[in-house]
Amino acid sequence: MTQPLAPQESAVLALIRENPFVGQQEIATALGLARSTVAAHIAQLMNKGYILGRGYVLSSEVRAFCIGGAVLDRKYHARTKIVLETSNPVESTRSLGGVARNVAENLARLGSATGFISIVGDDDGGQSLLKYMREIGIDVSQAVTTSERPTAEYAAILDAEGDLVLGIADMNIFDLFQPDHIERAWPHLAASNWVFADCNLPAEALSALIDRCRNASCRLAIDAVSTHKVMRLPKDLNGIDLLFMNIDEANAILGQTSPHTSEGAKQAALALQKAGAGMAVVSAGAQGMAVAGADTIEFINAVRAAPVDMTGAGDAMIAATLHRLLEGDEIFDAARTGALAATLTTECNASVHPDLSAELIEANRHRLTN
Ligand SMILES: Nc1ncnc2c1ncn2[C@@H]1O[C@H](COP(=O)(O)OP(=O)(O)O)[C@@H](O)[C@H]1O
Ligand SMILES: O=c1[nH]cc([C@@H]2O[C@H](COP(=O)(O)O)[C@@H](O)[C@H]2O)c(=O)[nH]1
Repeated sequence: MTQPLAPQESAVLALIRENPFVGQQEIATALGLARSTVAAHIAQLMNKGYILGRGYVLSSEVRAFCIGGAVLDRKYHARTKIVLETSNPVESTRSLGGVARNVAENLARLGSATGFISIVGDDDGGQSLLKYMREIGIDVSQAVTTSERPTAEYAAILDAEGDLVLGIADMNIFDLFQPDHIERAWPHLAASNWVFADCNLPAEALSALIDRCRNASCRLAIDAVSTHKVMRLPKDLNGIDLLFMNIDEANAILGQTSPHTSEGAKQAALALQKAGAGMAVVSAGAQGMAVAGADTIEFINAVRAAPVDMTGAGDAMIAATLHRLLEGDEIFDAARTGALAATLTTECNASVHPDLSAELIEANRHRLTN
């Protein structure tokens, strides 16, 4: 959804690029325009994401801005078959999570310049989460801290194969994320190439973001997060350039019962496009995912894995897909790399592979079969 520049806007932008400190009157004189006209063009350039704020500071280097969940994850890994309604021995681990946070960390590890916006509590967990993100080079300058609620928590009970048996989420803090927060961060979001949001955001914030991105040069990708949270998306999916969800989430929002097969995933992806999404990726666990591009649809097989923990596989798939799109791949090749990143993530205990890098992907590329 690129918003092209009018010729006068391009001329104003060229002068600002030459000299970021150029004044409005100087631009007006150079181009033979009224100062008020220049002011209007500058406002448009800000809206479209070409320049940031007052002082005409040019866009930062951030190419992907992730916005949504920042969560403290706890995982309880059962070593034997889980028996309900009694005590089960587990091994527990703590890590950082949240779909948007996981995607941001994966993007940064792959080498994309990344920004991250969320809301965290004014507590140790929230502070150390932001510190960690900062230390791996992510721009967290727009993140919000509140003393009203604690940082979000997610607990996952995994069976002996690493599959999720039960997840519980205290994410009430995200209700505080309002369209105002989007407005405040908007120049930063608009200046990036891709904005990625997850449905941890409240419905009003998601709608505000979708409306804003519809008329901006950045592209918008969204992940559903869960069958419950996907219902926060508007009925009209226009304005979403790339939508990620699994078959259950697609069935929930579409009111359909597509089967858990490659054909079911394809049906669902096409239906999401019919509802307005530009492109749609519908994943089907160990089978792979249907990728509906602008003109064609493909089913991309999952990459065979020796999984130990499935947490974060979908988030790695999204991040690697976006990373490759930023590098210029078309959607199908990008999604193939996404499938490989997902597999690598299932093979480690962490929600984000601690050694993920573009080199690790290349070293494993031979594992791709389609
Ligand atoms: N057991 C598995 N083996 C290999 N790849 C997997 C496996 N499970 C998931 N994946 C990969 O992760 C992607 C997302 O997984 P999925 O379980 O559908 O998403 P979510 O976790 O969002 O429900 C899949 O399309 C696939 O590429
Ligand atoms: O309502 C939510 N549940 C779970 C998550 C996050 O999703 C990640 C795991 O995702 P999955 O199991 O789908 O790969 C975890 O890091 C968890 O914090 C989230 O953001 N929102």
